[in-house]
Amino acid sequence: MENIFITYENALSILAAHSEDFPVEDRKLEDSIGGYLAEDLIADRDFPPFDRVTMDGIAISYPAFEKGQREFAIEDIAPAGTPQKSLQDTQHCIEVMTGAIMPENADTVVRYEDLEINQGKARIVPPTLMPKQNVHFKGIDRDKGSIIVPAGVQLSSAEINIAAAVGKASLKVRRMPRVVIVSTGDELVDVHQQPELHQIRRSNIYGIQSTLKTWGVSSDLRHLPDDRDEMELLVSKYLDAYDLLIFTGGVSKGKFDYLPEVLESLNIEKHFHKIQQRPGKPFWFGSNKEGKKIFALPGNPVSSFVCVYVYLKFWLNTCLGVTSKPLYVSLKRDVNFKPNLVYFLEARLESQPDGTLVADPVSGNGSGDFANLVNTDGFLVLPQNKTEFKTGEVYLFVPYRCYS
Ligand SMILES: Nc1nc2c(c(=O)[nH]1)N[C@H]1C(S)=C(S)[C@@H](COP(=O)(O)OP(=O)(O)OC[C@H]3O[C@@H](n4cnc5c(N)ncnc54)[C@H](O)[C@@H]3O)O[C@H]1N2
Ligand code: MOO
Ligand SMILES: [Mg+2]
Repeated sequence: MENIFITYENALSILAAHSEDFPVEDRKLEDSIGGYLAEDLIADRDFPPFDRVTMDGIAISYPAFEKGQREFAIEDIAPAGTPQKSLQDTQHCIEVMTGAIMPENADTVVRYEDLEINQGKARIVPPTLMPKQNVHFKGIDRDKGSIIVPAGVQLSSAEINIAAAVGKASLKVRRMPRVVIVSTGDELVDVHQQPELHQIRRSNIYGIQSTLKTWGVSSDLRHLPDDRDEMELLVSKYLDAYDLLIFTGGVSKGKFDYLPEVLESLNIEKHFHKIQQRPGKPFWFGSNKEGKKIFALPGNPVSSFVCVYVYLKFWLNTCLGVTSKPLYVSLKRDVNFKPNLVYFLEARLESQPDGTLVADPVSGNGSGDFANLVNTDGFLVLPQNKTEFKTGEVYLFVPYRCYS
């Protein structure tokens, strides 16, 4: 049957059913930030690999201090980067530098600030010391052989540090799909052009491209006119060159909204068209036998924005085996929404003194009002089959901005 509107939950399960494993490739460590790890990062040594001195000063044997000794003859010096020294006489000390291996027979480090050094002897000033102070003990953070970063994680600088520490000059990461983002519509001109009164600049695709970039996905930009034959010709070329095709516009009821029929004429199977939601209702999703995926998003800027954050992100996460951490917030004011649709409501986050995060709805002027996105931090997901949403009730929030 044509034009069955499916639910939000159904749309997600259809997308999950059409997820795929992205191939694995090697990437230089320096170029890996933002990539999705396809191997475990395993500690090749203990973390830290030896008892590491954490303050510049002297290393002593604590029992000597405990028995009342305060003055220690300096036997030797242990700079960082030299093999382990050994304290020959436990009544003596060795000068040690931060990053050096703790000398054998010593267990406690006293910093220079707590010493008076004269003629080869170090006098400890404070009356008490913590036994084993200022030592970062071998293996205390992680054991050799343990998984420090599991496969599937998106690499941030924290994971890059670990990779370098365990000697990975290159990393196995997921190769993201080759993506093209295509605007459609004869009213659109490019960013550098001066639009006539009846024209607008094709802004959507830049917003989508930049969003994907933050998710580690690069993409090319293209444009289709509202001409059925031309569309068919160009889309068939995109199908050869790309794995994931994202379109904006041309999927609704207009006389020139050719995209769904063009896609189907190119043997792309429609998995759904239209979701019981606002905005973003006319979203069309399909794939072909070669596994190419097509996200044909509604042209209204807020609609395409919502569909990218809600559905495209979900599909990518499913392909990558990533479970996103849901963010729940409470509603700052009452909202009424009569249509029996999921309502993605733009909202601004506010942190309350009691520690809760509240979302203040800023509805704007519908799905064409993308200026409103500038004043908001994300979307509330207000469920279907409910019309009154009360202050203090808690709902899922899809952020498109880091809240700070
Ligand atoms: N008779 C009906 N008309 C419409 C319906 C409907 O159910 N029945 N649905 C409305 C809804 S909801 C949406 S959303 C839009 C979606 O329409 P299309 O996907 O066909 O998109 P277009 O008609 O091509 O464009 C819509 C709107 O967005 C502007 N646009 C398009 N691309 C861009 C771009 N790259 N950058 C900026 N702005 C863009 C375009 O100029 C239009 O103003 O259909 C409703 N109509
Ligand atoms: O789905 Mo449309 O996005 O409501 O304007
Ligand atoms: Mg249209």
